[in-house]
Order: sequence, then structure tokens, then C-alpha cells
Amino acid sequence: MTFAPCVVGVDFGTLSGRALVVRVSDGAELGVAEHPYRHAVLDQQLPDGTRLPPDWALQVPSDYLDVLRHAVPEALDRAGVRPEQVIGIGTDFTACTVLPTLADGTPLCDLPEFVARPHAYVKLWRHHAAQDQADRINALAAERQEAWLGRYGGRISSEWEFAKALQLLEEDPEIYRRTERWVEAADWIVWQLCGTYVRNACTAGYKGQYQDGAYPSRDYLAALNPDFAGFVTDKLDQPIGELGAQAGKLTAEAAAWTGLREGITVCVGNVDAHVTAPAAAAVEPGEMVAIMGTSTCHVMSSDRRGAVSGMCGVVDGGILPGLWGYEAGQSGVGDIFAWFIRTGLPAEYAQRAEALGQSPHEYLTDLAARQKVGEHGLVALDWHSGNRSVLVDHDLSGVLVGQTLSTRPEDIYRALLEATAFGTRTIIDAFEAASVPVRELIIAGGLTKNALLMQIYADVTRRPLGVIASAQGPALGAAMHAAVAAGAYPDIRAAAHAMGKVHRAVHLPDPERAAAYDRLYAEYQLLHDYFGRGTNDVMHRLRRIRAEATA
Ligand SMILES: Nc1ncnc2c1ncn2[C@@H]1O[C@H](COP(=O)(O)OP(=O)(O)O)[C@@H](O)[C@H]1O
Ligand SMILES: O=C(CO)[C@@H](O)[C@@H](O)COP(=O)(O)O
Repeated sequence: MTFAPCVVGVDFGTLSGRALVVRVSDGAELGVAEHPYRHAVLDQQLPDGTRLPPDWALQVPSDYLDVLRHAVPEALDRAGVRPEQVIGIGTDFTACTVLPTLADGTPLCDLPEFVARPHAYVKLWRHHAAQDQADRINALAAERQEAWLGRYGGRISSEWEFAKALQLLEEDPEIYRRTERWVEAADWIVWQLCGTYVRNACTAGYKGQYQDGAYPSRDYLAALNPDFAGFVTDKLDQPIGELGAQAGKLTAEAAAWTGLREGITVCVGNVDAHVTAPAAAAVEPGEMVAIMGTSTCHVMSSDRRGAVSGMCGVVDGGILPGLWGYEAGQSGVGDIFAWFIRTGLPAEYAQRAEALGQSPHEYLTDLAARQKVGEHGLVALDWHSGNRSVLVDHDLSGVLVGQTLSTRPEDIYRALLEATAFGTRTIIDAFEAASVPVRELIIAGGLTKNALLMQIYADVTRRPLGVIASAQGPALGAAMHAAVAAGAYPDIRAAAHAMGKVHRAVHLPDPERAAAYDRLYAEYQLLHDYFGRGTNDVMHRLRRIRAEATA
């Protein structure tokens, strides 16, 4: 039992939300609770059975409110913390996860007439069906030499706000017309908590192409599609809230959901990856944090503004005030390992894992750990969920080269682990090539529990890996921002010094293994450029064939 002031951080992930109660003075984590989303990810059909095309990924906004109703009170209860002790609540969300609403924030999918309309739902970050729109956005921006394009490594992703909105306009104009606000879920949840719609500076910058106080121009949008000309003014623009600022006060309704006191500080929304940097005490230039879970986000602040090819974006103060905040990422990481277990694990392996009391991941990892580098004779491309950085193309797909009749499941599993490490090395190389130094690599997220994976990353990147000293990095980061918003710290750096947690240099590279990986990485690079840079466009052709076959 503690009587000290506390804050609550709520992390809205891909499949669940997690609430964490944190002591303000030292970041001690007093209680945590998780609540899975009832509808998880809609990628096959809507709740009423309406089928979805390939590459769609939707969510149901009421599932987010259930997290507030269940996880927050449960975390408070587990922490033994009384509501009077809690001075603020902060949230972080996946992004770009975005929904169409009425002017009062009502999601269009909550209107009875739209329950069977896919475009009325939340488009999750990994909704990858707007690649055509992203391609046109990029081509036109390049042709017109739009200044903002360079801030996004030369290409914006189909995952971002404009691509998803243009897809909505072109595929369901009626829903587009009824959309009064196009809202990041990160801001929608804050809106539900405090009754005020404030657009957070992080998603506006990284996912909404808001740079130097402006969005892409009306002129440019009209050239994309005349009906898109008013998108920014009519549906997107909203006062921007700085990270760690107060968005408003907890409403009576939200107090009843959460068990917190009405009137406490509600922090401006933020993104899961970006809040994790201060949670891992990474507040100096060049400290890159890779948040490894379903996907990986690489976030780093720097005093230099560089043109990093294929990055997600560079935003002034996008992570920490006063520094350029960079984001890059891999759309599929844990998701790829999960896919293999779902589709490629023989029954006898599943039985053996169960008999040993291990998860399939743990069992395959143990088997894979017995191998020498290169022993499986395989190399893979980690593009099963497309490529976010550095190619920015979600129509790319996975590859496995070197299979024989002796290839075993653990060989493939290891090759997939390695492929994601090669993807991260490709990203780090792009930063260094743009003279934006990566001084240190710190890993956060659910995959830190896989020691083999961590060692592969240390060997492949030839860097000592630090590891965040919290199992709840995003929720901790959200709570720290709430502490700043409530006035407990002057800024997020001060909060990071007191509340952030990291173990430095936990996994060290082994020179021999690193040298062996250099050879495999060279093969990865060859395949990467062959399939990803246009030498062989087979992946795009296969998508077209699939689209025709399923039309
Ligand atoms: N031991 C493991 N080794 C490798 N991957 C794992 C392991 N356990 C779970 N995963 C994968 O980790 C991912 C979940 O990561 P987590 O950080 O918990 O979620 P999120 O990214 O949604 O916050 C899933 O894709 C799952 O397949
Ligand atoms: O893209 C971002 C942040 O910009 C993430 O929200 C997205 O990759 C989802 O992250 P998770 O894998 O669910 O942790």
C-alpha cells in the first residue's frame, strides 16, 4: 500500500489495452491489468459477417472504451492505490489507427445504417489496402517537388492518414461525405476521457504530414482528386496539443468508467513507440529505441536533421522537445513469427511443446538456439506484412530461399528471426548513410523476452543492446507524460531521469557470429534489392493476379 501520488498510463496495443499505475516519484510500477479487445482485429469480416477484401485490418472503437472500463479499475485495485492518489491519466495508441466520426466524435460504425460498411470502421495501422492511393500520393508529391516529402524519406506509407482517407473517398464516397472528423484513435480516446478533441503533435507530424505548421496544400490535394481538395480544412484540421500537455480534465462519465476522480489531468494523446523512448530513459541524441512486438518501430532523437531514405518521418520535437524525432519501422516482426506458428507448425511439435510446458515460440526458439550461424542454409525476407522502411511498399511479400527436403520448422523459424534482424540493420544503415548517427540501440517490447532473438540482433547489428527495464514500456511512457501534464515534472526529460528504466549493454555482439552474419546479410541485401527495387516485380504481379482471382 502506498499513499504517494500516482499516475495511470494506458497503452492501446494491436490486440489489447494495458493499464499501469505508476508512482510519480520514482516510476515504480504498482499495478497492471490487460483487457483484450472483444473484436480483436477484423481482417476477414465485420461483426455482422460482411466479408472484407485482402489486406484490410479494422477495429471497433467501443473495444477501446472497454479497456477504460475494465483494465483501469483492475490495475488500481491490484496496485492498492486509492483514486485520490491519482493525479493524471495518459494514453498511447498504435498509429496510424484512424476513424471517421461525426463532429461530436461519434464513430460512423456506431450508426445503425453503417454497421455493414467496412469504411465506417477504425482502420488499424496495419490496414494495407491503400497502397494504390499511397503510390499516387508519392508520385504526385515527387512530380510537384512538395517540400514535405523529404521529411518522410521520399515516400509516405499506405498506413498513414492521407492514404487511408483517399481510399475512403474513392471507395465509399457516401461515408466520406458523412465523415465530419478524420480522427486518430490516439486522439479519439483522449476526446472520450476529457470531452475535448485535441490533435496530438506526434501523430499529426508522423502520420498526417503536418510539417512547419502546415499540411499538404489544397492545391496538391485537388490535383490528387478534386473531391479531396477540402480534406484538411473540412475533416482533419484541429488545434494541435504538445506532447505532455494537458488536453483537459477527466469528465464525470469517464471517471465512472475508470474509477478515477472527475477533474484529474488528462494528457494529450501520443503514440506507443514514441512514448517508449523516455520510458527507456533514451533522451539523448543517437539513442535509438526499437520497440519490438507485433511490429517494430525504431524511434530516435537527434540534433541533426537528415534525409534518411525510407524513414517514416522526421518531426521537430516529435519525441522530445528541442530535438528532431525520427521514426522508422518494420510492419511485421512478431506477427511473422506468429504466422509461421499458425500455419507451419507440425502437430508433433505443438504436442512436444505442450508436454514441456513451453509455448510454441519458446520451443522453436530453444531448438533454433542450438544451431550455428548459417547452419540452416536459409535466408528470408521479412516482408509478410509489407515493408515500411526503407522501401515503403506494402505490396511486397515474404521470401524464403534455400529450402530442401531436410529443412525443419526450427530452421525456418530461425531464418525468420534473422530476417527481421537484417531488416533492422538495413534501417540503421540508412540512418548512418544520411549522417544521422545511431550511437546506441535499446530494445523494448514483448520480444525482449526472447534471448536468442536479442543475441541475433546484437550480432547482426554489431552493437551492444540495452534493454528497457519494464515489461510495460508504452504504458510507463504514457504515465510519465501524464506526470508532466499534471505538473509533477517540468518536462519529459526530467520525468525520464526519475521514472525511466533501462539496463545498458545486456547483449553483446560476438565477433565470430557477427562475421558469419555479414555473409548472410550480404545475401539478404541482394534479395532485398532484387525483389524490392524493381529488378523483379513478381510480388506486385502476384498481388494483381490474386486481386483478379478474388474479385
Ligand atoms: N517467445 C517469443 N518469441 C518470439 N515472438 C514471440 C514470443 N512470444 C510472443 N511472440 C510474438 O510477439 C508478438 C506480441 O508482442 P507484444 O509486444 O506482446 O505485442 P504488441 O506489439 O501488440 O504490443 C506476437 O506477434 C507474438 O507472435
Ligand atoms: O506504427 C506504429 C507507431 O508509429 C505502431 O503503433 C504500430 O507499428 C503498432 O505497434 P505494435 O506492434 O502493436 O506495438
